[in-house]
Amino acid sequence: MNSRVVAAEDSRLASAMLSIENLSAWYAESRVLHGMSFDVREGEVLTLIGRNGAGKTTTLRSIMGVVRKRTGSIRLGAEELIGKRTYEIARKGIAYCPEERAIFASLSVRENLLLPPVLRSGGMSNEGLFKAFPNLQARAASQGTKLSGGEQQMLAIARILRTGSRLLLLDEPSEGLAPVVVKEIGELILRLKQQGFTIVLVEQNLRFAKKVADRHVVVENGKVADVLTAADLESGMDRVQSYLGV
Ligand SMILES: Nc1ncnc2c1ncn2[C@@H]1O[C@H](COP(=O)(O)OP(=O)(O)OP(=O)(O)O)[C@@H](O)[C@H]1O
Repeated sequence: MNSRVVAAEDSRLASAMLSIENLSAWYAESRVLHGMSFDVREGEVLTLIGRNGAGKTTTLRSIMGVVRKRTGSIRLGAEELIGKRTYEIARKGIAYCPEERAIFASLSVRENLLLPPVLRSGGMSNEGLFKAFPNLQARAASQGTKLSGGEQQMLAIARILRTGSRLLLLDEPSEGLAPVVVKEIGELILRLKQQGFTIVLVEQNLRFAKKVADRHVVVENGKVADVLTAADLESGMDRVQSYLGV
């Protein structure tokens, strides 16, 4: 390798917060990821886009150790996460917000917020959270199920900010929400980025993805088919839409 290539590779690794190499994952005997490789840079918003069933959710679940049967490498900084359990991975500062949002129906907004343990220093205080999410403060005593879809999504994101995690994995935060609420979620994601969070999000809504993300990883049949910067996406919508079959 010439020195320029080595330098480029070094700088790629230096800036990578999370490095995924040759990741494969299985549900029982069914192999769903087939050697995924990509990295996530500190402070960026990165989307995983692709058709239904491509393996986007499984990628987040594999990073988090929710899918246990996985091979390859997932490194957070220098530390290997393959083989670690979900609670160990959470303690390293990665938080996961699943697509179904997992709001506890019988608990109030305040109780839902207090549920996850504080795992590291630097998480938002309860007061800080209510300040950042005034809508949730207004609904603090409401039951989880009485919230609108948008409020539930806000609550699901707010809840993980208490933990002190700096890397947030968000599964389709815009799904099923009205355009005005999708806009609010987008603004929230950009605020979190400004605050220094690193965010990986699964997203089907390309318009939304385009507004919030620095880079896009296209997932196809459990592999990375392409990686596009925000500028590539701007100029190459046709290319991306052909991946998505839209
Ligand atoms: N718990 C499970 N057990 C077995 N197979 C699963 C399970 N969850 C997902 N799969 C399969 O794994 C493949 C990848 O699913 P995954 O949810 O990761 O896709 P996705 O890209 O997130 O798509 P979608 O947007 O439709 O959720 C699909 O073929 C799906 O049917």
